[in-house]
Parts: sequence; C-alpha cells; structure tokens
Amino acid sequence: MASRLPSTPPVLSGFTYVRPLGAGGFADVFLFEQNLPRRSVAVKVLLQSVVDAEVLRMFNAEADVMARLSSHPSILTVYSASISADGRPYLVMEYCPNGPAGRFRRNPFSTPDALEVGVRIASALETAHRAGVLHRDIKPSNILHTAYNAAVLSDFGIASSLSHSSAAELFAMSVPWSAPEVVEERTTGTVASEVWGFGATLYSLLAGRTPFEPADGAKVTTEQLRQRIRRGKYAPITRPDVPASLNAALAQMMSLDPRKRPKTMKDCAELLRAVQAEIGLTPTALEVAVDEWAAAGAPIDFDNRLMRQPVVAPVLGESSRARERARARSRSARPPEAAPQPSDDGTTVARAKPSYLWLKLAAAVGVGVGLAVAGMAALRLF
Ligand SMILES: Nc1ncnc2c1ncn2[C@@H]1O[C@H](COP(=O)(O)OP(=O)(O)OP(=O)(O)O)[C@@H](O)[C@H]1O
Repeated sequence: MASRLPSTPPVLSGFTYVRPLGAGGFADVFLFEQNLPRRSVAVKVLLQSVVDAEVLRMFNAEADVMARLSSHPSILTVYSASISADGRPYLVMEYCPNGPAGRFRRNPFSTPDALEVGVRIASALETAHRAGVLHRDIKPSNILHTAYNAAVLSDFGIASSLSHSSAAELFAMSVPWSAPEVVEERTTGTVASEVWGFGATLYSLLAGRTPFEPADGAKVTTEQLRQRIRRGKYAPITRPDVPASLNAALAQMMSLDPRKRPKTMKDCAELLRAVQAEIGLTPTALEVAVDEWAAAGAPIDFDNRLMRQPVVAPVLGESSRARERARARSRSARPPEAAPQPSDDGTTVARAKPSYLWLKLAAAVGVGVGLAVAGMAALRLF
C-alpha cells in the first residue's frame, strides 16, 4: 500500500461515500454504498495528478480486461467504469471485506490454504493468458478475499497484451515478485515471468517473507534485493508442514532460466494439485475457460487513450413519458407483428393469448359438466 494519505473521495451520482479502503501507486480505493441496486462496492479512483494519456490508456485497458475476465470465479468482479464529475476515471468493483493476502508477514498461510489459493489463482492466470492478457503485477496484495473468503486476483492496472507488451509502456515493477529477466529489464513480461511471480507470491504466503529476503530478517536495500534475485539461489521453506514436493514445485517456478520453469499456469496448477493429493487433500478444481470463450470477442484494445464513459439513457421528462405511455397503449392494441418461430429443437415458441385460453377452458368445463349430467341421467341418478 502507498505511504500517503488518500485523496478526496469523488462525488459520484448514485453512490454514497463510506470510508477509504486502501491506496496504490496510481489510485485510491474507497468503500461506497451503491443506491440502486443497494450494495457495498469498492471504487478505485485514479489520482488526479497522474491522469495523462498513458495512464488513461492503462485505465481503459484495466476496465476492459477485468470486464472480459471477471466472469472467472477467481478474478475480482468489475461492475462498471466511468469518469467522476471532477474528471477522475474510476472503476466500481466487488467489495472484498476480508482484505488482501498482503498480510502474509503477520499471518503466513497454512499449507492447505496456500495450495488452494495457488490452484485458484493459477486457474485465473491461465484463463487470462488464454485470452491473450498478461497480468504483470502478481503479488500477495493483488490477491483479495471475497465476502465468502474465496481468493480472487485483482488489479490488472499494468496488464498488457501477450503479443504486444512493449518496453515503452509505463511499467511499475514490484521488485520482490519480479522475475530476474524483468529485474534486469530484458522483458516487461512473458508467461514465464508470470510463472516466476506466481511462485514468488505463493512462497511469500507460506514463508511469511519474500523469497530473496534474508531468512534471518536482516534488512536489504532494493538494489541488494535485485542482486539476490539475479543470482536466483532458491532458499527452501523450512516449515515442517511444507512437503519437499511443494518446495521442489516452487523452486521450479522460480528457476533462473525461464525455459526450465513450468510452461503454463495450468502446469503450475497441476504441480500444486499433485501436492494436495500427496498430503491427503482433495485437489482444488481447475477452472479454466473453454477455448471457444477465449476465441470469442474482439481483442482488447491496449492502445485506447480516450476519456471513455458508458452510454447513459436520458431520463424521460413528463410530457415524453406521457407520449411513451400512449405509444405503448397503441402497440398493445395492435395484433402481434411476427408469426411464432420454431426454436432450434423444433418446439414452436409462441405467446399464448389469455382471453382465447379462458374461452377454451370455459368450453372444456362446459362440455365436461354436460357429459357428466347426461351420464348420471342415463344411470337414473336424478
Ligand atoms: N475490491 C476491493 N475491496 C476491498 N479492498 C480493496 C479492493 N481493491 C483494492 N482494495 C484495497 O486497496 C488497496 C489499493 O489497491 P490498488 O489495486 O490500487 O493498489 P495496490 O495493488 O495495493 O498497489 P499498486 O497498484 O501500486 O501495485 C489494496 O491493497 C487493498 O487493500
């Protein structure tokens, strides 16, 4: 979290401000109450001082990427995005009351919890990669916990296209979770560097410290940390409940040579699922979108620098409302315009006409009563 005071919360129509939730490098996050439908939401607002064409590009990409991916059960849900009255772009997101996994120093995760979070986040990243998106900022503070305590991946603020990530882009590096090739600025992101960042994140959750910090808690400068990452000497987690197979999986993810790492996030998830099975846990389900989903939809435009806003339908005035009501009345008086169409499975879907149904029902009842009376007369019951 950034060490500065949060900015002034924006005035947003349809939302009531509650309190600040956190501060990042480019944005503040506030808790708001949405008026209709009524719910608590987290609103991420870009800092006024950073809004320029490049930041707008990143914001548009983040909104589009999260909207595309947020049907995944382990990716934070985004509800909408817009620009506040004072010109700050904002995202309205699912509120995660159970905080980020960023508290790993005080509360390291148990092995079963870390494995479950690991498989869920690996599934989310595999889905992002299949949609052609790199997250580029995998770290504990970007894993939040929903109201149901499920781990979700958030903050696609510096995400980029898998095919076009460029060194010219504005790029914020979170050093402790950055792969050696990223620290050396040889790349701004690849699937292999995501695998490294994912391994370093999982290591941090288990060890209560990042993988290249000295185990004795001695302080190091950022430059010293970069050097330790570049040397890439893996220090196994010594906790007795962390099996050797889990240390081996993490060491493979954090191999100095990117070619020696698991090839995909799905491969990472499978390594973790194998550890779960080995220690008697039910492996967490791998939730990856089907290929048809990844192929559908236009590619995300990572170069859009415009101030975009959603289209808002104007509220009709009194006279236009009366006109609209009159139009609706005349529409309902007209006969149906289109003939019923057969559905794909051959069933014809048609809207029944209620008055006609009642007539049929009344006729059926009449005929039934008539037949019963005739029958009883024939049996001499009267
Ligand atoms: N949906 C949310 N629900 C609850 N708290 C949130 C939510 N999103 C973010 N936060 C809180 O706000 C903080 C800032 O979030 P943000 O995504 O802007 O930045 P960050 O990841 O901490 O930093 P940076 O973007 O600089 O890497 C988070 O650390 C978290 O504590």
